[in-house]
Amino acid sequence: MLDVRDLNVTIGGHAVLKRVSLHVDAGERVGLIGASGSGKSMLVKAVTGLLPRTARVDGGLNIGGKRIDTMDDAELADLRGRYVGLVFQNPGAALNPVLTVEQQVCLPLCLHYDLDADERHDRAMTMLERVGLPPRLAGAYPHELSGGQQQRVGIATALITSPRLIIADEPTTALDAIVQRSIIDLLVSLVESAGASMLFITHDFAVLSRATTRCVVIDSGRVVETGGTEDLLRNPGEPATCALVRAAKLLTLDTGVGAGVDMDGTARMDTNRERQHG
Ligand SMILES: Nc1ncnc2c1ncn2[C@@H]1O[C@H](COP(=O)(O)OP(=O)(O)OP(=O)(O)O)[C@@H](O)[C@H]1O
Repeated sequence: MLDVRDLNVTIGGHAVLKRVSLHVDAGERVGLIGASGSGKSMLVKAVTGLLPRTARVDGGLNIGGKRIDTMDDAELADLRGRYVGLVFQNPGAALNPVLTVEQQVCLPLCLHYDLDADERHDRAMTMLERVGLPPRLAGAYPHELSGGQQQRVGIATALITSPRLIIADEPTTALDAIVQRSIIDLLVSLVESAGASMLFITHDFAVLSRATTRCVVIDSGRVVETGGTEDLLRNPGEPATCALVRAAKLLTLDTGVGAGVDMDGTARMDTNRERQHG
């Protein structure tokens, strides 16, 4: 579904991704976790063809068996519109302020499919129902919605074309804890019922454990650890993973979270887990 091999990205002489490899198989939900500035957004931009034109890129980048690095702008736009659904961090900024909810959700259909207005309307209303928005909000503008409702519109817009891969880039960071939970659960259930795959980007292990089964830890542009999400959460190995687990532990006050890491971020001994070091 998504295959990144030995990816190097350099911008203005600064290496922002260094030999990054990760894959997301069909039907899999994988997390990419790292602290601020570790390179998460750069990876999302690389796999969606949105890097600055000055970026130097080498390595393998495949989605659905197709190489991304050789695609022209039209092919990339088509890939993003049909095959990949993108959910962004700040729905208030990601939504177009002058489009109604229905117009917003219909946009990918207008751009990438030849459907008549009735069919687009029917699909949009079905999608709104699936993301838990009442039909009366179809004519509302983004500023008339709560943050959680705005992100539901973002998810509906990302999923309206039935993409095979969802890339969710910190989709709940701007939301409060209770809304975060319902948005994650909604995304997971929609991705599962569609049989799609998901790459979920976050800096928060507590969020990741709800959304994914496997994860990749990135630090200073390098993959430093990969493994089962619950496994890494309980028994982190690398210092960068320990720091992220410790942060989740401090925030959630959940005694089950981060049981394998002391409050100073030191990992406890664990020999039962396979780790891959990058
Ligand atoms: N346009 C750019 N030109 C050059 N360097 C950049 C550019 N955008 C980001 N960077 C650098 O690339 C590195 C990775 O940044 P990136 O935005 O991918 O981090 P991130 O993990 O997504 O952080 P955050 O969680 O804060 O969004 C950082 O060192 C950043 O300064």
